[in-house]
Amino acid sequence: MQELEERIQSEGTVKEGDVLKVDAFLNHQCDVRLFDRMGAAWAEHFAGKKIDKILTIEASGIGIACVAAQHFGNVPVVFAKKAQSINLDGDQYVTSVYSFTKQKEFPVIVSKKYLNAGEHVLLIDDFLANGKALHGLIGLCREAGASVTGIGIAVEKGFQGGGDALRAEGYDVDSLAIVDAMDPATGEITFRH
Ligand SMILES: O=P(O)(O)OC[C@H]1O[C@H](OP(=O)(O)OP(=O)(O)O)[C@H](O)[C@@H]1O
Ligand SMILES: O=c1[nH]c(=O)c2nc[nH]c2[nH]1
Repeated sequence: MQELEERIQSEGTVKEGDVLKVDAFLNHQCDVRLFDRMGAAWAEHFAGKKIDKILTIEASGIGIACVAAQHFGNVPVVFAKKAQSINLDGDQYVTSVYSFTKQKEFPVIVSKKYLNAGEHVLLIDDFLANGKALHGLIGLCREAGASVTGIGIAVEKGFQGGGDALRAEGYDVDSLAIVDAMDPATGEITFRH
């Protein structure tokens, strides 16, 4: 998606530790009109596919998934929670995911009420790096007996391999921008086309 690549080039910064900082528009301050056009791009890619529900993960996927849902007939958006809460009751699907930016393991929890056998699920997230978050969500879907129709990602860091591993497993991963290389010394960012 050319617009997303341009925003990354103009407003993104490259940090040590393979971190791309795009919090001016994607995952701290949110450009809702950009999110809307990202949703339209995923809707075009997944056109004709049955999608009952969108599943994402706290925190940064939530806003993007909610805006994107408007392009998928306003299907419900469920987000996996990364902490137990007194507001989480009943049976839960639980796994554990290592958070890339927080550098620690979190429980990842979805109430059994909101993920059901036979549902066709679209996974959406802001970033795909090593694939830990997505493998967690895929595991929850598998446990529930739901099927993963596809995966929509805003920014994939291709050089970290998580996206290509998922494609090799047969998942339809639609990343709107794939960064193939980035250099913290020069700030140079190279996209895959
Ligand atoms: O492919 P991976 O290696 O799993 O990296 C991608 C994940 O990392 C970020 O989550 P993180 O917990 O770092 O931050 P967040 O709470 O802002 O979503 C991002 O939102 C993805 O969920
Ligand atoms: O803001 C972010 N920048 C990143 O490089 C990244 N990788 C995973 N999750 C991420 N979030």
